[in-house]
Amino acid sequence: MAARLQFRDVTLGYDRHPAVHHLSGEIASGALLAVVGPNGAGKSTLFRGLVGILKPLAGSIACGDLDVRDIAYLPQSAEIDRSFPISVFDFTGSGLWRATGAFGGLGRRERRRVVEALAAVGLNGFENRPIGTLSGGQMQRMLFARVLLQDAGVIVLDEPFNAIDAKTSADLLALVRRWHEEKRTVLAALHDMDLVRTNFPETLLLARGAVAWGPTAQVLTADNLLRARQMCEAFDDGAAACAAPVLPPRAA
Ligand SMILES: Nc1ncnc2c1ncn2[C@@H]1O[C@H](COP(=O)(O)OP(=O)(O)OP(=O)(O)O)[C@@H](O)[C@H]1O
Repeated sequence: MAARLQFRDVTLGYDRHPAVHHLSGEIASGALLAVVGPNGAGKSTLFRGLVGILKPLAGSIACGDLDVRDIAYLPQSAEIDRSFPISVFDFTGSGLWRATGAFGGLGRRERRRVVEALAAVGLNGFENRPIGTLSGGQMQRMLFARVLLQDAGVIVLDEPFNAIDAKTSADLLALVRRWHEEKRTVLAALHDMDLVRTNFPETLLLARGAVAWGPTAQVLTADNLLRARQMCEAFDDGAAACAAPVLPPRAA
């Protein structure tokens, strides 16, 4: 399948300090890719770069003819301001902004789609609840409903199954499988290696740079996981962005 997304020696970071370092590689259209690595490995940073929230310090991310609006992004739920006074319906409906425009109202058809998306994630009857009243698992379901509505070709999920119960994980994982069957490109940052081994054919093991990238069974070896941990521990958080590659680039 054709490459859809390409990391070209990309460095991403904050205040000129790199958090993802000289990453090169490509993701084929329709891939189902897990991005794993220790805390602080750069997974969220990589996703922020991919969805255009963070501009590369060096290198680039190529998305072919994809418009950034064709990438749906599910941030870590900790990044959602739960005190913001917005209902579950309105928050979820913001997934339709590509169709309606940022300030466009929702017609009858769109309102029905929002209700259907909430039903698809098991949140019927929650429409009028303020988002601040949702449990962690309900919040996660709502974020999935918003992604569903975006109907995007590329779906980027940052720790989508974090701190949720087994039933909710199974329901949401079924959605991920469906997106994969629909030939969408799906990337997910994950910590549960069993879940990755069982459900994700490809994996990028990140430790600021790529430790390994390819078929999941070949990537998630004890040696690679140990190397990733050691690389993260050794990384200097205050390092300045540099010009020369430190790690060998690997491609999927
Ligand atoms: N907004 C920010 N400003 C400054 N530094 C940041 C910011 N966000 C992340 N970092 C730093 O960038 C590095 C990579 O963080 P990132 O959140 O991308 O890692 P992660 O792999 O997603 O970690 P986790 O598994 O803990 O979610 C960390 O050292 C972190 O402290």
